[in-house]
Amino acid sequence: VWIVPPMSGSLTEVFHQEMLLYKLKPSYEYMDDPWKTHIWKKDRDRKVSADRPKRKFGFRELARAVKFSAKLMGKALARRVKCTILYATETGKSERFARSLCEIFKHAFDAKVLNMEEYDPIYLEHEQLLLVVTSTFGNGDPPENGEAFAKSLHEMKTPHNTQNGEPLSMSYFKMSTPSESDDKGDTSPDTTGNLDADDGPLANVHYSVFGLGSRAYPNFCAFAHFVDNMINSLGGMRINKMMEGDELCGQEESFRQWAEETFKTACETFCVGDDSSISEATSSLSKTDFTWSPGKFRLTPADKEPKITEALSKVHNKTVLPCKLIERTQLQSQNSSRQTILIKLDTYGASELAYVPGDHVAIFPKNSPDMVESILARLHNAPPADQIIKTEILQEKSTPLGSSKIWEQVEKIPICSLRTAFSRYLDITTPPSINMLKQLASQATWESDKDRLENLANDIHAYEDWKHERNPNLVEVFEEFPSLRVNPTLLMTQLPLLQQRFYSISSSPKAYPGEIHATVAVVKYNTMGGVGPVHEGVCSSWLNKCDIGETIPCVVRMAPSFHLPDDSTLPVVMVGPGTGIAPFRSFWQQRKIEREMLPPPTHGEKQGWGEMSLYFGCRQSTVDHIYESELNACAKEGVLSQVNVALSREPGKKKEYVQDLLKKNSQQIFESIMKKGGHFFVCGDVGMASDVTTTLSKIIQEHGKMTSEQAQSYLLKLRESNRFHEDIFGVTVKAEVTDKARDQAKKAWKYINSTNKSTRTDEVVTRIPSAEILIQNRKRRPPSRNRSHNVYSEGVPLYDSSDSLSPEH
Ligand SMILES: Cc1cc2nc3c(=O)[nH]c(=O)nc-3n(C[C@H](O)[C@H](O)[C@H](O)COP(=O)(O)O)c2cc1C
Repeated sequence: VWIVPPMSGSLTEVFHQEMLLYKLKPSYEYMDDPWKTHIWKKDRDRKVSADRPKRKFGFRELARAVKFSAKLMGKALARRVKCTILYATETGKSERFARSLCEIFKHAFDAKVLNMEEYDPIYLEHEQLLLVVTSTFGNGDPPENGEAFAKSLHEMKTPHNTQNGEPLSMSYFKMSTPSESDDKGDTSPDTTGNLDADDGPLANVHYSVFGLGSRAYPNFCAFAHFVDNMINSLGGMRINKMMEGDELCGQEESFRQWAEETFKTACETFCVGDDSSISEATSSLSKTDFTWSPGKFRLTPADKEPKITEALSKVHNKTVLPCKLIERTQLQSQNSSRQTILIKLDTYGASELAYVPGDHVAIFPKNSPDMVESILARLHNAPPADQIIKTEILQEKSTPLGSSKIWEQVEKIPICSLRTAFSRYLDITTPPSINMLKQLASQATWESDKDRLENLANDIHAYEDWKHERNPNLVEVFEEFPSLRVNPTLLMTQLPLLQQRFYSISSSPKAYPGEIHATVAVVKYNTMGGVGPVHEGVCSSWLNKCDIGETIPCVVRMAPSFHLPDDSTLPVVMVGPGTGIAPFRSFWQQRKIEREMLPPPTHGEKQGWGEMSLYFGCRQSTVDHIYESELNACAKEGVLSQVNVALSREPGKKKEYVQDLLKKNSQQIFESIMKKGGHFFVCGDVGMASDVTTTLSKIIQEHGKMTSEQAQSYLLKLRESNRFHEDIFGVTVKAEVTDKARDQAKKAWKYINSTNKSTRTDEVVTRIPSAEILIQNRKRRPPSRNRSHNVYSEGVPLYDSSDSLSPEH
């Protein structure tokens, strides 16, 4: 090639550069559009003369080609292996995980996600690939929407052992769940499956289970283990070992790991997908459809917003009804450093809010207005805070004729103002997730803020430590990173939903028709082991401050395993320190009104009302002995045969806890429960419940002349026959226990990571004891103020009321 200056070629110097053109073969070439050049079979034999004009393709031909390829695609998709993903959740995390899992599996399978409640177990036998993602609640129980599925599995396993429509004892979850993973320390994927797979109704089902839970609970991931064991014993073939995700440490990371492994093994098992599709699929874990990016979401003005209860019903997929706050009473003395309130709600006679003593009420709270204001102040390019808006997503819709982009409403957030969204629908108090931090990094204008946010988001250990130490809410994150100015659509679409808080109902429907009472401890604590900023419980502080007459959105949740026995001649022992007394108020009110209205019961040879004895615990008789006058009146009338109060900080008296009183009255308890076939109820935090169970086991050993193993199996039988009832609150144990549990969780998680990824860790890993052992082994420290607090978690401390339940009464 000669390069000649453009002007005066003869006067100026001439430059030239030789160039060579190589054409390397084989090579990829652009192809002519096939619909323009393709010759249909029938035309092939015809001689196409060179001078014949090129055939033009009209709409008919194009449509034919599109139809043909759509049919081919349809056939290919129909041949895909079906994959059913079932989830059960209480606060929504398992559902989120299940949906991300579906995004991965869609790359090679015909995957769909279903809530366990919507799934008909009749189809189980016909599943090819079944994946289960579930949390555990209560004390080793399934989430509410997993209960029916659990029963179906149990019935499949032991068809003759169901109790004619009677609720089955939930204890079988615990019994069938020897937390194997803790014992073996073996975390490698189990692809061996079930060796007895040939016999069993689920012999053709390949499956794997992921459990969400918290190591701070004795029955860690018990329900997930139950599902895993049940499917396995019904013949199911495990394609990957069940994995646990601990909310105290690395839950998301564990899920990612399990999801990747499970996808790989599933592809191998069914001979689908290749390496590139596997890596493409797993990378979709971090960018699901609803991940935020600028321009993907928008806020548009809207006319009318739905009522809060209607919107909440839609968002949470349950019927949320309005109640009215009619009364609030402070139950502790004015000198107390803590507050417990009794709230009375008017249900407007709604039949959906009918309940039985022992049931729970779920309250949908409102965030603190000050926090909402601070968040609104940090939004960038936001519409006015009170303007009604609709949140929309730009969705790519593919049709047989191609794809097009349209704006669709994001169903997660109802039409409302930004202020309402942050007050009523979005969770602004739970520490942001790793993904959220990544996205927030893009909104920081200072490099230093951006770098730190990215570092936190990329270093899982630094993130976990930061989250655990500060438990930061969104406002504190904004304070820590002052340059953050956030696009409102990022928060609207990425923040988790504000969840309901459950309280044990404290009234009898017979004594107070049309009313629901709840006993609520007002949660307030300092983060960072007592030296950080004050955090308040969302629901309890709202209930403590809102006006009388305010609408409180509610749902009643049945707790069939915590109901009084049908046979009222049987003795009942109730143990409930602090706000653990809540459900027992509904019991004594019910008994009082029944005694007034009904003749004394008879059951076989037994006659008369069974004894009801209460074990209550608090700090000081003059400070936090809640419901004292009501209890005294009931004792006087004979409604309660005994009221035993343990005082842990009474001046001039030895510390006493409910367990000590149980020991003192051990002979009597043995008579009531073992001899007379009575029922034992415990309500309170997990640490106390665990101590009480140990005490009861010792009483059985001592008075029943049994070995420790015999006493344990007797306790199991009590649970089985629905005579040992527990209503366990969210983790509220002292910081020391939570810290210990978390340290163990951290070790477990590091260990799992190290074995799976074959990386060396310098940390000496000890075998992980279960939380129960941790709790049993803990040494009581001298009481320290402000140290008890709710569990740190990405999830919510569901029971706001738990603060006062620490064993430090
Ligand atoms: C009241 C309450 C009880 C709980 N009980 C248990 C339990 O017994 N075992 C366990 O492993 N986790 C327990 N957890 C922890 C939850 O399983 C954990 O928060 C999980 O991440 C929630 O997932 P979800 O949003 O899908 O329901 C409990 C949490 C709360 C608030």
